[in-house]
Amino acid sequence: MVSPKYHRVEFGSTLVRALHGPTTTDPYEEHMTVNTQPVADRPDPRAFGLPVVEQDQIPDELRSLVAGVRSLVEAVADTEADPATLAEVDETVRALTDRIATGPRQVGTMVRRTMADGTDELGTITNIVAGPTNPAAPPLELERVEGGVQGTVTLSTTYQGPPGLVHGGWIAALLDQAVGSASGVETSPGLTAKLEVNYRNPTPLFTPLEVTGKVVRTERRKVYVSGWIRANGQVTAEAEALMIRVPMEEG
Ligand SMILES: CCCCCCCC(=O)SCCNC(=O)CCNC(=O)[C@H](O)C(C)(C)COP(=O)(O)OP(=O)(O)OC[C@H]1O[C@@H](n2cnc3c(N)ncnc32)[C@H](O)[C@@H]1OP(=O)(O)O
Repeated sequence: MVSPKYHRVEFGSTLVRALHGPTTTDPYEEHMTVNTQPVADRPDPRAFGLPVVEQDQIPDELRSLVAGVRSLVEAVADTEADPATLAEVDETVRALTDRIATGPRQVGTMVRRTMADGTDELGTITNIVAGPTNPAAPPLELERVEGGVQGTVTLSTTYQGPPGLVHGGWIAALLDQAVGSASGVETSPGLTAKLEVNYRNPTPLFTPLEVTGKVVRTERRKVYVSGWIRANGQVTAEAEALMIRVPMEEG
């Protein structure tokens, strides 16, 4: 049986081990361009104590509730209702919270999502950008395109920074997700070591944003990835990222 050894990855080691199982090919080959590694070749995170939820195991009722709560958050952020109504709604929301609070899921619970082209991707189920059970996630759903991933998302005022514009930190978050996902599906999963964002033009709210990440080149464990966001056909932000695939050796 393969007994993976991991070196110098102490942060979130259990999660990291689950995400980056032993490889059946050499992922560190010099001068390689892209080394696609099917998720099926990676160990099941369950072997490391992390639950994996298949995307179709998420009840429709939970998906609907997540969307409803997202709408509630938007309504709360923008409400100008009178104090009596606010107090009434507050009480109702607290009662509902008590009713559904079954305790936090295990930290690191993963969800396996299948992209339109059949590519499987593992991510945390509450990922702040893409997590399907996280009402605070837009969510950004990425699909495989040549060399990486792409998706479209529209953000409301709860992502506002300057008037009418997306907060710069959230722009970086969208790009981080795109470059991380691109690196993961094109090579093997890793962590962001460096993310440089250029804010070229204002990124508008209430406008479909096309978010793209594409692998440029790889060098041993280093994966250089470009990302960009387009609104109305215009690039609003660009990123250059360095992803580091988690080191691993079989022993
Ligand atoms: C579907 C899921 C999508 C998820 C998308 C979201 C992605 C994220 O948000 S990840 C979270 C944010 N990032 C983090 O928390 C990472 C924190 N940093 C770390 O854990 C470590 O620094 C880590 C893992 C990146 C690298 O550490 P380690 O594995 O020890 O790498 P190390 O052996 O030092 O370096 C490997 C190579 O990378 C280079 N390198 C490492 N860090 C950097 C850096 N910041 N800048 C430039 N080069 C670097 C090294 O020089 C070395 O290069 P070479 O192979 O040429 O010698």
